[in-house]
Amino acid sequence: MMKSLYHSFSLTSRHQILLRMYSPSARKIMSSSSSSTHSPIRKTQTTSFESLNDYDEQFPPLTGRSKKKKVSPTSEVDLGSTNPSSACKSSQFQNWTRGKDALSLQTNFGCKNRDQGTRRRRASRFIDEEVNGTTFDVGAGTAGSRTSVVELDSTNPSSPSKSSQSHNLKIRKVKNHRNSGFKSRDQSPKRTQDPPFDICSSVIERNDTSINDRVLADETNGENDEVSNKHRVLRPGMVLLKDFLTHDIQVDIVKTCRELGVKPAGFYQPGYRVGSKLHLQMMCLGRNWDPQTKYSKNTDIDSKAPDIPVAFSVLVEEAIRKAHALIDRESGTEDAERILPVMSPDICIVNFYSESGRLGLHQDRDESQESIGKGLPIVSFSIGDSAEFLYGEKRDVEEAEGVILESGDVLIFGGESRMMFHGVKSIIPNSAPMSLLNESKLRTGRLNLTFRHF
Ligand SMILES: O=C(O)CCC(=O)C(=O)O
Ligand SMILES: [Fe+2]
Repeated sequence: MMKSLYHSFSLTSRHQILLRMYSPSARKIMSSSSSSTHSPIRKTQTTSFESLNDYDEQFPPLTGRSKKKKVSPTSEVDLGSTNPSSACKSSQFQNWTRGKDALSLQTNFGCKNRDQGTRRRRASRFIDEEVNGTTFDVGAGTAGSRTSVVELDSTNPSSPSKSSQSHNLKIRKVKNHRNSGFKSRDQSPKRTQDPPFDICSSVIERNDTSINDRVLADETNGENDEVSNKHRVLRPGMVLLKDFLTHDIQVDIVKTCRELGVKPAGFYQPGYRVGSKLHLQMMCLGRNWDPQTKYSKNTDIDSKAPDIPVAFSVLVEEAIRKAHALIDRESGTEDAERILPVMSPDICIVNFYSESGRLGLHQDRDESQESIGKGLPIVSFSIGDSAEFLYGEKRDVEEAEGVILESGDVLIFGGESRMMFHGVKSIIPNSAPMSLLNESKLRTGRLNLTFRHF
């Protein structure tokens, strides 16, 4: 899907002060990041666990209310400026992270406190993330076993909470492991989570009407010919279709993703061999992708991703047609396909963000050169809680534009916007339509599907 910049993101001064306080080794990162420029594409660096990975978020977690940033359409959203004095209450954690190993420990494993949705958790997460700028939360997770790396991190809210005693034991284990200089040939971060993450909170029945029926019915009922005034061209090649996915279709998408997602090839928390994990759960359709191996691990029959459901592809093509109608209407020409090429998806990356989920600014640039060269669009469906989505020319949060993606929205970016930096700064709690949650049983959080053509 995407590679992005490793060292070229900018640390805020607050990040830098905290980094300096907590880890001598962090200074290396600070100096390299402050001297770097925002050139569009840089070589990836994966050898050092001190380096920052693709998708590491540049955003402080959402706790404070001091800084506002313009977002469109009209809503103003807190961009998560935080109060350091409200930071981590866990002395246990601080003891473990104040030492000189702090940064390496944190980048090597993460624990997440899964008492969802509480202010306390958000406050305690502040220092954790400020320390290394990547990912680290205190709390319990599922101890992974399929790979040789001891995995303590899980964004699986269903993971049971463990006592602080057991955190300590696990942390020691990882510390020893790291200090032993152990190196495994297979440190694939994939599938350390067993069983797969369930995006729904209880088992759901499928309706009589399948998503195929609904999509076809919508296609033939004529209402798709109109271009809603809510839809917007955000930049050349970038279109936001508000409310494009009806309630029923959203429910069906959730159910379909849930069914696929609890199977062995389903949702897991992706990450790097050495380093941080993404703050989301992910499943691939059509073709596998992960942040470490990109699209390269697709030969193994066991790891074959499920096919993209036909109804999903129909929706994508319909969304692009709608975007064309909007572009033509706004430009007064019939040039839309040149500005936003048509695309038939063969990959879908499904992300589930819990309330604390996020995704750093990145480019989607692991698809083929041909696909990227033609500007074949990324088509993104949002379902569940709203997201504060940032986008811009550079991997720079300060300069990025923001837009709120709500349940049912479809965002398309192709043509000259194809290589735009983008990311999810935060999930807006309790913003999902209640009817969707009731009917689909989707967990608190946001489901996102990004369709691409390899
Ligand atoms: O969740 C989103 O809106 C964006 C996801 C994304 O950028 C990706 O999966 O590459
Ligand atoms: Fe992306």
